[in-house]
Amino acid sequence: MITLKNLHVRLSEFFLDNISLDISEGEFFVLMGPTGSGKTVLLEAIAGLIPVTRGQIFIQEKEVTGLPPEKRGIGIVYQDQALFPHLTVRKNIAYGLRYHRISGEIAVERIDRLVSLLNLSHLLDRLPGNLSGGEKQRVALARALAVRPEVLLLDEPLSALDPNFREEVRNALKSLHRNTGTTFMMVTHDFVDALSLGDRAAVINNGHIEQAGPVDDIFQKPMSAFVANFVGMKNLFKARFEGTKTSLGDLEIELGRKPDNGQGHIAIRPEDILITRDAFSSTVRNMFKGKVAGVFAQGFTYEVHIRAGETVFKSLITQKALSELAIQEGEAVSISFPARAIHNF
Ligand SMILES: Nc1ncnc2c1ncn2[C@@H]1O[C@H](COP(=O)(O)OP(=O)(O)OP(=O)(O)O)[C@@H](O)[C@H]1O
Repeated sequence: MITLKNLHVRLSEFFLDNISLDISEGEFFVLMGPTGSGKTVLLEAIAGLIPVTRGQIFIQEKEVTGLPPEKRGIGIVYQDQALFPHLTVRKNIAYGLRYHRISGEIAVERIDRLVSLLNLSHLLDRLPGNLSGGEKQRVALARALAVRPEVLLLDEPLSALDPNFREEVRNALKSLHRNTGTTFMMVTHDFVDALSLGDRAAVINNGHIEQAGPVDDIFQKPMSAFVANFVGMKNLFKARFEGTKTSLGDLEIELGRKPDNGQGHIAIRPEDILITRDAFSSTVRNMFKGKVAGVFAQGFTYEVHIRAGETVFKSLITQKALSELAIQEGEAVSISFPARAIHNF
């Protein structure tokens, strides 16, 4: 549906480098990456708002690389809604239809369907100025979809919303995607958005794609240290593999499988590392004695650093677990993690 072949974009100092992607019809594709990595540039190159230096863009097997934005069959929604302030909600939604010469019954039917999908009927005669952030964003989605684009590009559509409205618009996106069959490509920083909405995703790093695949694979089977770190695997160590084992200093770690490569990295999510006061015997877990090196509050959870041998492990625990363990810096504890929580690449 969207095919990018060896796409290069140059913007003074910044390059998008050899981007190739295949996004299927009706897919919800998520684009992630650190700030400044090129997510918006890629979206705008697909939309035709930024020229490409090399490579090709296809939409529905038709090459659109040289076409102006309005001829590409693409809608785009940004984080800041940008509704027309002097037009009612109804007129905002209908805005693009006149340009596409769609009027009469067809126009009314289309608008009614979107209004009902997005639950906007009570807002139709209001002006954007007195709508909530979530309502404005739902109107922006209806406006973008009224012209029936083949592809809807979304640039962080939830990031400017306060948490109450995020859920509302996230649900609206889910229902729109399910009910319209439109292909969605969304930039987001938020892992909850990616995991709850995305079918597949790509992680972009400094203008190139580090990994693309099913969203669960990106989070569970990162293929590089960059992606592991990006998706929050805070325990990331260089490793040399010997059979099914690897060593971190004087700690011997059992992976439960034999890696294909002789050396690489291991990564463990902090939530997979269990802290206990005392060691217990377990045949299925790696268990090490260590000392608490620091306790850091992170909203409702705590990151606890434990030094075992020469290695500092990071574990994420709830406030309840922390108060039950009653641990403080310098105290002796044990940590453990199952072989299946260790990712190697
Ligand atoms: N018109 C432009 N001219 C020159 N450089 C630009 C232009 N637009 C963007 N850039 C640069 O391209 C790089 C990528 O920007 P982009 O907005 O795509 O990042 P992003 O991944 O979307 O980041 P964020 O998550 O912060 O929105 C940045 O270094 C930015 O400064």
